[in-house]
Amino acid sequence: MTPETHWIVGPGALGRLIALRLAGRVPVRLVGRRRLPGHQTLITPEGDTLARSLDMARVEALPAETPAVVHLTTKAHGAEAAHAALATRLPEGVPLVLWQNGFACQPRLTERHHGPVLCATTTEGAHVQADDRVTHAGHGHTYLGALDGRHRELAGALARTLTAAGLPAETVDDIRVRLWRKLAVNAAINPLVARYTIRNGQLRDRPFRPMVERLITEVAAILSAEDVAPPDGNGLEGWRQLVWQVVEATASNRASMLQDVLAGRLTEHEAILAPLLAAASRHRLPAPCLAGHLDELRLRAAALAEPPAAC
Ligand SMILES: NC(=O)C1=CN([C@@H]2O[C@H](COP(=O)(O)OP(=O)(O)OC[C@H]3O[C@@H](n4cnc5c(N)ncnc54)[C@H](OP(=O)(O)O)[C@@H]3O)[C@@H](O)[C@H]2O)C=CC1
Ligand SMILES: CC(C)(CO)C(=O)C(=O)O
Repeated sequence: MTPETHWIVGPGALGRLIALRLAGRVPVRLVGRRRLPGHQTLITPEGDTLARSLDMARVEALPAETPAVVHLTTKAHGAEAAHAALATRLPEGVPLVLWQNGFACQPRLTERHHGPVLCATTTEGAHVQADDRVTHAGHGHTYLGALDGRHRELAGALARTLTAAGLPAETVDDIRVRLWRKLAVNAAINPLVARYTIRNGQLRDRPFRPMVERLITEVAAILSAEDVAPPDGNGLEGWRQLVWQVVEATASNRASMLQDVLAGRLTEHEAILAPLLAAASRHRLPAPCLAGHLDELRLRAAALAEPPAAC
């Protein structure tokens, strides 16, 4: 039993990337809801192979060990259930790091968790190849901070650990703004590419370009009412600049929501679109395009949840 162990709960693409990068520098335990091979391999963006044996555990059979920190790396829609399954087993005060996209579980778990909560937003890219193999598709950068502005020392120590492990990270005082900015970009890109089964770069062309512009207009008005500014420029123009920069930089990507649709998985629409629509409703702002996408993705999610018809 070691007090420094990082538990990584949610052994998918991002979870295994973090686990494999951290392993060897700090003790790591990968926690999932099903059994995975302990011997795991990471293919790096440079094409190298990093193989490690990891300590594993299942959520329902956790070891008698107090982790130094718990990284929650499930999809956004799985985060609260995963946290609930762990919470009674964790002593008070264990730090929690939320790696989810969107802005849904972060405020709720910050309130609910009995210990410090940090949020992370990252541009690292990873995808699962097999139960024992994950690809680190592209290097990125991670921002860490607490929604309530506390726990700076903890965030600093964690950022140093991640950076030393090859995942460059820094602490920020405005993680809420950073999460909303990523959400804004995801809201303008992901529902469209998922609906039309296109790569990000195709959004630059007709008929998609005006659709993106309409989404950016809705998002910009909502975020201005929420006092969330784009990183450069002002208001609508700043948001347009940000979204089109990301489209350009990720032109050949299949966005995460499209990958989820193609794989028949639930998308993160509730974490990305629902917070925007809740804010639109608070500020009495129209958001018909965002609402249309959310309705459509909810219908798809409901169909996925239905048991297959008996034949
Ligand atoms: N992948 C990436 O490059 C990036 C991802 N993100 C964000 O990180 C989050 C995770 O994404 P990603 O890794 O791609 O997703 P994955 O679907 O690859 O991984 C999610 C993992 O969580 C596990 N899980 C689900 N519920 C539980 C539970 N109750 N207890 C334990 N484990 C559970 C799943 O296990 P099972 O196999 O049993 O379903 C799966 O292994 C998302 O919010 C995503 O938006 C952000 C930036 C980059
Ligand atoms: C920025 C974008 C849209 C890049 O593909 C992304 O974060 C995603 O795929 O979810």
